[in-house]
Amino acid sequence: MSGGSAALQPPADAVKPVRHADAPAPGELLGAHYSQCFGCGGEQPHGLHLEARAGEGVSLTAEFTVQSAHQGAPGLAHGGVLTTALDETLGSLNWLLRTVAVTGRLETDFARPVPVGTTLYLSAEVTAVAGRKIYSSAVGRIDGPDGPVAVRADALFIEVKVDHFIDHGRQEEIRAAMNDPDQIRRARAFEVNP
Ligand SMILES: CCCCCCCCCCCC(=O)SCCNC(=O)CCNC(=O)[C@H](O)C(C)(C)COP(=O)(O)OP(=O)(O)OC[C@H]1O[C@@H](n2cnc3c(N)ncnc32)[C@H](O)[C@@H]1OP(=O)(O)O
Repeated sequence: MSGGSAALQPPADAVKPVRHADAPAPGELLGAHYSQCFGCGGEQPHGLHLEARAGEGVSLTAEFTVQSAHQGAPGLAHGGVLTTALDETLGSLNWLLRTVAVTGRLETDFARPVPVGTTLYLSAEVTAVAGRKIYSSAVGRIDGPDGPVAVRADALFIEVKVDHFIDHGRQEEIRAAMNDPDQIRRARAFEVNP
C-alpha cells in the first residue's frame, strides 16, 4: 500500500476501526448494496458485478473480471474502471462498520496494465477512523489472489447522514429504493445503520 498524500494521512487522534457486532462473518458474501450500482449491482449489464466477501477485522476481499465493455486501450481495462473497482471495494468496507459514508478522496496507483478477461483480486482494509473520517487502503492483484499488484489505492471516506442521498439523488430512484419491501435491501441501498 502506498500510504497516499498528506490529505490521506490519519491525524494523531485517529483510532483503530471497530468491526460492527452484526457485520457479516468472515468469508460471507456481502452481496450488492443496490441492484443499479455500477460497481456491484446485478441489473447493470455493463457494470462491474464486483463481488465482495467479508474478511477478518475491518477488511474484505473482492473480485471483478474485466469485460470488453470496460476497455480503454484495445484489449486493456480503462483506468477509470479499475478505479471504480477500487472505490466500490473500499466503499463496501463501510458495511462492516455499519456506517453511511461517501468517498471524499481516492488516490490510485496503476502498476500494471490489466487485459480484458483478467480477474482482478482485490483486498481492502480500514486503517483508521477520526470522527467522520474513515481512512482505508486497497490493492488489486492479477494472476491470482497472491499475484503481482496491478493497482492500489488509498482513500478517505466521510460519514454522512442518509439524508445526503435523499437530498441529492434523483427522486425517481430514491422513491423506488425507499419503496423496496425487502428491509435489508432498502437499508443497504443507503448503507443505513440499522
Ligand atoms: C447509494 C449510495 C450508497 C453508499 C455507498 C456504498 C457503496 C460504495 C460506492 C462507492 C462510493 C462512492 O462512489 S460515493 C460517491 C462519490 N462521492 C461523492 O459523491 C461525495 C461528494 N462530496 C460530498 O458530498 C461532500 O464533499 C462530503 C459529504 C464528502 C463532505 O462534505 P461535508 O459533509 O460538508 O463535510 P466537510 O466538513 O466538508 O468535511 C468533513 C471532514 O472531511 C474532510 N474532507 C472532506 N472532503 C475531503 C477531501 N476530498 N480530501 C480530504 N479531506 C476531506 C474535511 O476537511 C473535514 O475534515 P475536518 O475539518 O473534520 O478535519
